[in-house]
Amino acid sequence: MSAIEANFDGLVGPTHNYAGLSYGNVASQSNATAISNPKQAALQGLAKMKALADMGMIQGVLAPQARPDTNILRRLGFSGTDARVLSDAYQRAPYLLMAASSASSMWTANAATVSPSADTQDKRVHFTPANLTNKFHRSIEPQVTGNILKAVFSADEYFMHHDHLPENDHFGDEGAANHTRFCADYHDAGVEFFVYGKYAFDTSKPAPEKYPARQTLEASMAIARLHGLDSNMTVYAQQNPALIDQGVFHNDVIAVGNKNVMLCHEQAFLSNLDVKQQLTHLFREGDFHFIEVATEDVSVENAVKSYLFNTQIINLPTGEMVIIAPKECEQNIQVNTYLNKLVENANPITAVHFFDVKQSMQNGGGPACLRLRVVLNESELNATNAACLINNKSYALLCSWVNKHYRDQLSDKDLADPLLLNESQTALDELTQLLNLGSVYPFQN
Ligand SMILES: NCCC[C@H](NC(=O)CCC(=O)O)C(=O)O
Repeated sequence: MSAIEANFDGLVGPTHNYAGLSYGNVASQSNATAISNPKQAALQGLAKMKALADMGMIQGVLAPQARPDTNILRRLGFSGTDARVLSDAYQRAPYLLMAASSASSMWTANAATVSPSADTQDKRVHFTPANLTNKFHRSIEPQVTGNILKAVFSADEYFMHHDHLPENDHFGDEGAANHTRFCADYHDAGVEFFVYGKYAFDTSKPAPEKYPARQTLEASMAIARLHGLDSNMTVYAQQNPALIDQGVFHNDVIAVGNKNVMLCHEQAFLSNLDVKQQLTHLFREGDFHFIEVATEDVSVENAVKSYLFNTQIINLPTGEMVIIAPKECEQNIQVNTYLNKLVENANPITAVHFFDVKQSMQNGGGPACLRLRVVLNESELNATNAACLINNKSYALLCSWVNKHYRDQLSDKDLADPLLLNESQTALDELTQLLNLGSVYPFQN
């Protein structure tokens, strides 16, 4: 049965803001005091989704989390009415209110790790929500992420949902941002490639010194076990710890893959050579393209600034392989020069399309962060919640929903406004109807 790769993008939530919450993520830290525009952010995301749907791709949308999360603030000792909880938190621990208000679930590359049915023992598509333990504001996502994924992929016959891994740094898991699947064709059994930042149980191994490694080898291995992957078709690689210390907080900031193509920086892994050998070995002779970008062509700093590797490499229905890149890549002279050369060279990539996702970029999330890849065969696609797929109609509905409910400006003090909480809950309640999700948020119970 043929299969396609669908992209499920995160819809930016109504509280999108810049709070500098992600230590080790350069953009997040440098925009900590900027004023955000949630409406523009959501519309930018939707425009990218629509453009991919118009290219003939299967494009889905995942609902955001409900924020501010007053339940987590209550667990941390704030009490009284919701309005009181918000104002007390703002007065006494503004950093907690900011964490409880983040719209970070927009980056669905961190929502889960997904293994297609062609790779798993029981021939179902497996999902494990990422526990995101390394950042407090993200560690409060996995439960609702699981609810949403179950509401989109509900048929037990085709889909298997696991609980997120134990909530501990030893099993720090950031989902698909550190996971890539290579294959000849999407319906073929593929090679699942897991990238980790450190060993949790063996501290004698190399690890970053300045910034945290957000993914452990032990977490990646647990997911491979849960998903029933073939160990001969599973490859683990350590990220270059020196690059984590330069702001490469996930593998998808320094490497991107699709089908038989890996595009990565020459410093991406602890041993690029080892990764190249392992991957090429699993493909027919000459069939794998391991494209390394030299430091003299693109510095690590420019890669992090432009998000060259946080691009999506996709296969259009015509068979053409193209890159979806943020506008920042076009504006960066070194990177734009490299991309022009890349599409001329002998490799499967033929074109680059640039998109404006600046609202997300300013928090360190590029096109690839915004999407979760789900390979689906025809039966699995038919069993997927159709209301969550983007077409002319759903796009128009979602745009008017955003225009109706979202603010066009948000700063930290606005997060304490009880009206924002009401607006957000009203909007999300309506969204669950538009997307046919049922009740997925705690406030709906
Ligand atoms: N895959 C991209 C993830 C970006 C995300 N940024 C943030 O959460 C920044 C939020 C803030 O600083 O307001 C992160 O670092 O996990």
